[in-house]
Amino acid sequence: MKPDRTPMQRRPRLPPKPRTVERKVEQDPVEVFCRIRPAEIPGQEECIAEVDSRTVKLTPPNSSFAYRNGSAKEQLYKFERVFGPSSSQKELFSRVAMPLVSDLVNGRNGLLFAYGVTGSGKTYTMQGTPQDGGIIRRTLDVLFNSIQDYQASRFTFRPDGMNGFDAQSEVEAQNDRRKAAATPRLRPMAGGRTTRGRKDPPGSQDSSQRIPDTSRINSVDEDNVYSVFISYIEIYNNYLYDLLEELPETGPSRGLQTKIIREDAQHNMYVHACTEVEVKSPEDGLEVLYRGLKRRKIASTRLNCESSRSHSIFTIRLLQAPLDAQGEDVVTDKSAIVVSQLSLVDLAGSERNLRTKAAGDRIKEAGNINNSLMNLRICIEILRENQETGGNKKVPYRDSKLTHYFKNFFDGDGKVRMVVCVNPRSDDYDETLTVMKFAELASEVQIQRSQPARRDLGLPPGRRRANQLFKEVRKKLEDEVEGAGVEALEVDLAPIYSLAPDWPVLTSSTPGGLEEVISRLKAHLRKRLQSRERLEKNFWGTVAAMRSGIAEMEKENLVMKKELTSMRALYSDAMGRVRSLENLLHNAESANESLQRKLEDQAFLRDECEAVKEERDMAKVQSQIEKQRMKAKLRTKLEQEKMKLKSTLNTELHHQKSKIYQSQVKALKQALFSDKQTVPTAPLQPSTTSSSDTDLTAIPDKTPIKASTSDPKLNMTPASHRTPAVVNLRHRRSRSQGSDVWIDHRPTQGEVLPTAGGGAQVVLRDVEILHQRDPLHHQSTPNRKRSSTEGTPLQDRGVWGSQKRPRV
Ligand SMILES: Nc1ncnc2c1ncn2[C@@H]1O[C@H](COP(=O)(O)OP(=O)(O)OP(=O)(O)O)[C@@H](O)[C@H]1O
Repeated sequence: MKPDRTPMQRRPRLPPKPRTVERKVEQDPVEVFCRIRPAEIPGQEECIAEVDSRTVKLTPPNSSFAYRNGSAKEQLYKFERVFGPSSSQKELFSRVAMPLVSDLVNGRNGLLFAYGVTGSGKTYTMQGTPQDGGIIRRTLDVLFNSIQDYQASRFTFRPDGMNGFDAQSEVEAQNDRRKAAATPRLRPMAGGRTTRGRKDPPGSQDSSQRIPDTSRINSVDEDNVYSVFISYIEIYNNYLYDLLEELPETGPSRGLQTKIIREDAQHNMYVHACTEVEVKSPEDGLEVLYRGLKRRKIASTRLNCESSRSHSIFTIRLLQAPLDAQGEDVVTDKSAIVVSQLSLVDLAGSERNLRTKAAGDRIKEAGNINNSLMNLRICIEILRENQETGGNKKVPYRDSKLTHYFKNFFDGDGKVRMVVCVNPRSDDYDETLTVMKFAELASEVQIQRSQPARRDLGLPPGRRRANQLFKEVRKKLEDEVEGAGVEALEVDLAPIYSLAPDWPVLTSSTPGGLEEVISRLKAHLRKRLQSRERLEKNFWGTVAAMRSGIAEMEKENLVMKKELTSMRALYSDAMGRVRSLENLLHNAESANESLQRKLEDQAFLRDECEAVKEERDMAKVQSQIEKQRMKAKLRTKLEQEKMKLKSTLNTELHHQKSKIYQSQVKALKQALFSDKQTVPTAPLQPSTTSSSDTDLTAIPDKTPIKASTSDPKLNMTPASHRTPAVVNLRHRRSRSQGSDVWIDHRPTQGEVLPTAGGGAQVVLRDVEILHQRDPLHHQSTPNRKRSSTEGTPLQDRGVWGSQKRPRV
């Protein structure tokens, strides 16, 4: 059976490429503002004065270092704007931060630092009080005032964990909301590290005293939806902490974990795994701020009872995505989302340990604070130098967390502003001078500004409003006309034409009389005529555009038709090829199948052969074992037979010998008793000795044989009393046992016998020669030497053999 084939997919027509707005590179200087805080003690000696709205004058006091080393002179410093001691929070916000909020709403990034000596009013400027909010509070107010009516529902946007966001449909967002409501809340307020003894930030308990900022940004795109996400980070001793990190409700608190900076796909720096809280109102935002503030590291120093010991970064990220063509749902295409951010940074104050009388942790903190501020200064300096000289010196952003995190801003990804806070008291002069120099330096740095990359999706403007109007009308119809069948009505976003407002109601009693009526009617009519002309023009313009559009479409249609015909031809061609390929495939598959079968058969045969071979090998081994066993058995049997034969022979030999011995003894006795003078010529006795391998037993008769009673040398002892002579070629003589008679040995070769092992055995005969003296003739010469020819051999004494065996 042929496999099912997926029908050829029709290529959908590609949507027209989105027209992206050209990115225009602009340059902005780092805008530096100065804020002089009011004197702490009225009438105190001051070293700084506001000359005009852009200039301050620094006068070295007598106590200053510069005064003492003779370099003291009055100096003027220029700023974008100087805010004197009497300037309000609102004033500062409107001039400094409002443009950044506007940029934020328009999709641009912004960074605002508060920089200055400890106790100079940075935190005050950034946060302010509930009654007189600082930059953060007012930013939240203005932002929500501006986007309030266009907010996306919660969970429409979700952080993707890599510094980006995903947009989801209303149904998905609803599901997430339900899940979030069912999830038990973690411990957001408690912080393991710094909350002990920390009092609640002002306004966190009682929001009734809060005076919100009522300003708003008017350039909000009504056809977008917006969402606000907040993160709050602290850089303490050059470590990053997430002040909004949620800690487990139960169990021991492990405190805040240090975070790391990462780079996203667009090379933007971000804090990895940092909490971003979605907020829907300024109150939500403030709650998040308070939550972070409770964890922020502060301490009481000699110069500030609530001195910030860390740099804090409050970041607002605004997400905007367009509504679809119906003005109803958000476009969930990730690339249509525009993310802009505004980071509000309250830097820790630079300070000298000598003045603050710091000790222990405070010294370490101060060291880290000063180091990171110094690195910020170095980076700014190198940036300026590069810009001035056109050089490319490496900017050491990575040397501190602060500059590393804001690298993108300095590299040209948003506007950078700085508020330099100064305390006019003369004690601060030396440090204020350093701050002023840094401010001057920073204001000379130019930062490239990029435009937000918005995608033009070609959607009609005003669709949200139209959708709202449509819904209102439909509701009205539903309420007023029964059975109007409005459910099926769909919003039509075609433009609504109108000649002018309704005719004015004019009567003859109108003040001014008939002339006035006529002139007003004329004016209205003129307006209508103008409108008509405009509409007509518009209409004909539209008609012309439509016609040219239709003509274009016709052309396109023709081209498409041609393309379709050629595509059809290509398609049928391709189908033909597909069919032939299918045939080939089918053939190949059947060939493959038969080969497979053959292969299986062969494999089966091979297995069988292997089994047979195995059996044979087994049998062979078995027979070999059997053979060896038989061999061993036969050898044993042979040995047994040999032994048996030997013992039989021995017995027989013994029997024969005793017989001979008996008869000889008998004959000898007879001879002795019959004739005492007769010397026996026959051998006196049979040899009772034997070679060691014949193992002949001794003759049991132990009666000594006496050749002559008078000559003891003639006395003969039975062979059994002698040790069997060893056939040893080295010993040619041996002494006869029990007598003083020497016997000579002469080995001679005997027979060659076949051995049981298949070899041959040479039998050597040992001839013993006994020399005797005639006792009658030799009595006078007892010491005469024996000659080799004397005497006769008594008998063969034994055999010595060698055996050759073939190797197995
Ligand atoms: N412009 C101002 N108007 C009124 N009070 C101010 C102003 N600036 C600062 N203060 C007050 O001065 C005190 C110290 O200010 P603040 O804590 O803001 O200083 P800081 O620069 O943040 O110090 P540190 O660097 O040590 O944190 C606070 O009590 C604050 O209310």
